[in-house]
Amino acid sequence: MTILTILGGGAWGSALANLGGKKGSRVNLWSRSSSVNLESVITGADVVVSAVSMKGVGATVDRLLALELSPSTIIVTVTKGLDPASTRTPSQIWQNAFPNNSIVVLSGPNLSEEIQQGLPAATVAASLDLAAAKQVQNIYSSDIFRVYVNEDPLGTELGGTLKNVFAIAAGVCDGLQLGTNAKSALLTRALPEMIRVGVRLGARAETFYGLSGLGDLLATCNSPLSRNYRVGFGLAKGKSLEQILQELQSTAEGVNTTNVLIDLANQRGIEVPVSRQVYRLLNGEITPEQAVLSLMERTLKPE
Ligand SMILES: NC(=O)C1=CN([C@@H]2O[C@H](COP(=O)(O)OP(=O)(O)OC[C@H]3O[C@@H](n4cnc5c(N)ncnc54)[C@H](O)[C@@H]3O)[C@@H](O)[C@H]2O)C=CC1
Ligand SMILES: O=C(CO)COP(=O)(O)O
Repeated sequence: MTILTILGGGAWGSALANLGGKKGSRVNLWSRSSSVNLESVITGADVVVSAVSMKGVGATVDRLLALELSPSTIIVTVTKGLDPASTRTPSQIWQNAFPNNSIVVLSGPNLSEEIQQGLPAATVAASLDLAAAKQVQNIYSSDIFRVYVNEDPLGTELGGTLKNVFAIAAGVCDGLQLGTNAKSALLTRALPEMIRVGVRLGARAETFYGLSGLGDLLATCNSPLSRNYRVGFGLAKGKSLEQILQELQSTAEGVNTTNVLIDLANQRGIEVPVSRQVYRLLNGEITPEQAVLSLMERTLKPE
């Protein structure tokens, strides 16, 4: 029997524990506030899933480094964020800390509340070690969760991470009631922006047309279940960012991701017009209405 240890008992960690149990794995769920001893659930684990938010990745990596993690244990990361200090992705951080372990990224259009209700969903397990990705595919595939594999972990991870920036923009769009034409234009222009960033960082363009890119963009930008969407919606309704985050009581990774993305774009000269307006809005430099106007009045160009 597969032993599956989930680190992080938040919304997604809990859903992944249930999905793993449904398929017959022996599941351990650990979180920093639980009484479960970390060493006891790491020892002998076939797969360790990191489901902590970006701000917890460094501390979780350090905790595991202090223990004896077998090199045969597959590490799965599901965090959708970027490290502010290094601009690295979670899978890059995990791989750097555990160079002898296979790292798998699990990412797709997976709103945890729908999954907890047993609604059908699909996702991607991506790794440079295809055998490890296939193992994760087998562990998680069920009649409500269909798992595909690919060999572009970075592209798979960046799709899930970058779409949060556009989910904030989509929430603004809906909060201002700008209509279906505007929303379609926003999502369509978001995709090449994600690809531009992803390719510059070493990902494959085609990955962004799949579940972890376009798929997650559509899910998150169209659902009030998305916390990032709710950030944008709240800003459009005149709430302050502080008030929105206080009301959410949960993780909206897009806020930190936008700041890190703009740092990256500035360092590398990547054109990110939509993300830049989200950045200015989040940092109180412009109003939602001014953000829309800035995008409409950009220099005219071919598509
Ligand atoms: N909820 C969802 O629908 C999905 C979430 N994700 C991603 O999964 C990650 C976690 O999201 P949620 O579970 O929804 O967030 P959450 O806010 O419900 O839970 C966050 C988790 O991170 C842990 N954490 C935070 N700081 C920590 C630290 N310093 N040390 C150890 N643990 C720490 C918390 O204890 C908690 O278990 C995020 O990166 C999110 O983007 C990915 C797919 C779906
Ligand atoms: O990543 C998600 C769905 O795939 C969850 O979106 P939020 O983090 O915006 O709630």
